[in-house]
Amino acid sequence: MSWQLLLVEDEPSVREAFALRLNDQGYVVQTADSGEEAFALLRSFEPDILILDLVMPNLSGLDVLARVKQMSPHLLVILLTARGTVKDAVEATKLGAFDFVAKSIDMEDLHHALRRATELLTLQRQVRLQSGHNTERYALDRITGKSPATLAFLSQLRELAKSDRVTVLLQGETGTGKQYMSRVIHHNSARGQKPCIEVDCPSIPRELFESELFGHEKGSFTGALGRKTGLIEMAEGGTVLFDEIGDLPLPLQAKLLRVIEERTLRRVGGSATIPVDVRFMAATNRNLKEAAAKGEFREDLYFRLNVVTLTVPPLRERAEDIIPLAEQFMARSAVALKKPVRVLGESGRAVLRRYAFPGNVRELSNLIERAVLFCQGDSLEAEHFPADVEAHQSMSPHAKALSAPASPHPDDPNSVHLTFQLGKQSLADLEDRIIAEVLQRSDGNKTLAAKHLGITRWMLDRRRKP
Ligand SMILES: Nc1ncnc2c1ncn2[C@@H]1O[C@H](COP(=O)(O)OP(=O)(O)OP(=O)(O)O)[C@@H](O)[C@H]1O
Repeated sequence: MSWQLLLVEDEPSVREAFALRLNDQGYVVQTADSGEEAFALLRSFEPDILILDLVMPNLSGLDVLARVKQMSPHLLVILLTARGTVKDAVEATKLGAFDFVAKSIDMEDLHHALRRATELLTLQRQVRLQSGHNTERYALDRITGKSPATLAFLSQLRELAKSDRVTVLLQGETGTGKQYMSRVIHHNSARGQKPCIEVDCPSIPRELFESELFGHEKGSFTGALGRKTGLIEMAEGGTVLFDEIGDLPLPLQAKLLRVIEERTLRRVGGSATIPVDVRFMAATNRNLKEAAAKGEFREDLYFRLNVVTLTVPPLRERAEDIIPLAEQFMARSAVALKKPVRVLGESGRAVLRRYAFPGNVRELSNLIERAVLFCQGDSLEAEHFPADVEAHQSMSPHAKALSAPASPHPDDPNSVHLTFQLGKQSLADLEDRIIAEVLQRSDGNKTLAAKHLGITRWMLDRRRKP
C-alpha cells in the first residue's frame, strides 16, 4: 500500500530533499511551503500522515497542528524540528501530535516515526472495535431521516435489532451508511453492551486472515510466539461485521462459512473446538448475488449471509433526508471546529437539493464539514461549497456517469473508453488502466476516484500497482 504524506516545510532545499527520499521509499508525497498552502491543499488532498516543520513564518507548525486537529482529529501529525525545545514537544503532544522528531539529514528519526505511524494506521484499518459507550449515538430514535425510504428502512432495523442471532447482509452504494446501520443494529440489540468488531476484509493480509480471525496456538507457524485470541473470540457475546465481504478471497470464504454454520471455531494449530456466541453481519457495495452467479463469491456463503438482506438506499433516492442530515452534520462540525455557524441558508439548501451526491452520506458530511470551516458568518450559503458542487443544475456529471446507459457516446467526457486486445491483454490489465484513467480524471484524489469506481479508498489502494 502506498501511504500519502503531506510535507509542510518552508525551506526549499530541505523540502525537496525530504520529498525525494520519501518518494523513493514508496510514499506518495505532496509538499507545501507554508501552513496556508497546506490548508489550501487539504481541501482536495487527504493525506494519511501530515509532516509539519515546527518553525515557519506566519503560521508555525504548532498553529497548523492546532487547526488541523480541529478539522481532522484522527489525522496523524509528525512535527519536525531542528532546534525544538522540551516545551514545544510538550505543547505538540497536548495538541495531539503523533510524534515530535529531530530534523536530521539521514532522516532516521522521521523514518522511525513514519514506520510506527503506518503500523498504527494498518491496524486501525483492519479492525475497528465499537464499545458500548456509543449506544446513545446509535439509538434508533435518534436517526435522522423522514423520507419514506428511510422510514421503511428503520422499521426493518427495529425488527432486526429485536433478534440478536439473525445474520444480516447490508448492501448499498459506497457511503450510504452500511457500516453505520450495522452499528445501529448492534447497539439496539441485546448484544449492545458487548463488543462489536468490524473487520475490513480487503485490508487484512491474506496470509494472516485465518490467524487474525480464529486466533492461533503458540508455535503453530513461524512467528507464532504465543497463543493469540482471534477477533471472533474477542467479540464473544457481541457482533462481528465483515466489511467489504465481496473482496474476501474464495478459500477464506469457505473457512468463514464453516464458522458461521457451526458456530464453533478452531484456532490455527489448535485441536480444541471452541463454541462462539456472536451475531455475524456483512456489508458490501458489490452485488453478491451476481458475484455468486459468476463464481466470484461462494454461493453457499451468500445464502448463509443472506438470511436477511438490507439495502441501504442511495441518498439521491431519499432526497427528504438531505437537509435534516446536513443540519445535523452542520451542528456537529460547528461544535468541533468552534465556529459560530448556526443556520443552513436558503442558497446553501438549494445547492444541496440540486446535487446528486455520488458519494452519498459520506460526501454530504465531508461537504458540510468543509463549508463550516470556510464560513466566516453564522449562515452556510452557496458560496461555501466547492464551485463544482455549487454549479450543479440537477444531477452531477459523476452521478450521470454512474447512471449512464451501458454504451455512452464516445465523446462523452464522463466515460472511459479502452480497447482490449484478445490474447494480448488480461482482465487485470484492463482493471489497471481503468483505475489509472479514473485517478487521472480525479486529479489524483483517491477518495473521489474510489467513488467513481464504486469501491472504497482502501480497496483502491490495494488494487493499484505498486
Ligand atoms: N443516517 C446517518 N446519520 C448520520 N450519519 C450517517 C448516516 N448514514 C451514514 N452516516 C455517516 O456517513 C459516513 C459513511 O457511512 P458508512 O461508513 O457507514 O458508509 P458505508 O456504506 O459503509 O461506506 P463504504 O461502502 O464506503 O464502506 C459515516 O461517517 C457515517 O457516520
